[in-house]
Amino acid sequence: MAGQGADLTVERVDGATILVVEARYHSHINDMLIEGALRVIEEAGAKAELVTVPGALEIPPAIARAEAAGGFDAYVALGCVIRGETTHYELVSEESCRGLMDLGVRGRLAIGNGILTTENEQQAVVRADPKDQNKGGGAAAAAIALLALTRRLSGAPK
Ligand SMILES: Nc1c(NC[C@H](O)[C@H](O)[C@H](O)CO)[nH]c(=O)[nH]c1=O
Ligand SMILES: CC(=O)[C@@H](O)COP(=O)(O)O
Repeated sequence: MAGQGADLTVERVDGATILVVEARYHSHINDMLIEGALRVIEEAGAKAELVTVPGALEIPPAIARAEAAGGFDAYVALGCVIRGETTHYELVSEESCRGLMDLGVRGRLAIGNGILTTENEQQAVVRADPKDQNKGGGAAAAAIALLALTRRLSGAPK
């Protein structure tokens, strides 16, 4: 179904630097997720940096390491997990999500989760396409919303 998804109206977060961590596992899907995310980050007045990891399981550890190395204002996780024949799908989708939630709640990082978990490639394309569900843009908008909230709560000028 087209037109579903997050509201992509974002507050401006001028001067922010946002790390986009993308897993190359399904590279053509990820190219679309990246396109959508970078556009939203630019529209919010922020700068993006991009790093690539092999698969969705490496995204939370990569964010943890980036934070330990000095940190970014917010993070966007982009990847795609497509169901195969074994239980691997459940492990990769649940553990990558759990890792991000851990970093977001316990680590208090502003993270947008754009890791697709789908039954097949067709579902992934519809969700990744910036002209369709644009989940990459949605994940960037979520990270920016959390960053804007952080700034507001800490009394920082907008
Ligand atoms: N099957 C998918 C994976 N699997 C790879 C893991 O994420 C990981 O890279 C590997 O287990 C080595 O630690 N990753 C995806 O992003 N998407 C998949 O569909
Ligand atoms: C994440 C996956 O499900 C996948 O690519 C692995 O497929 P399989 O379960 O057939 O090994």
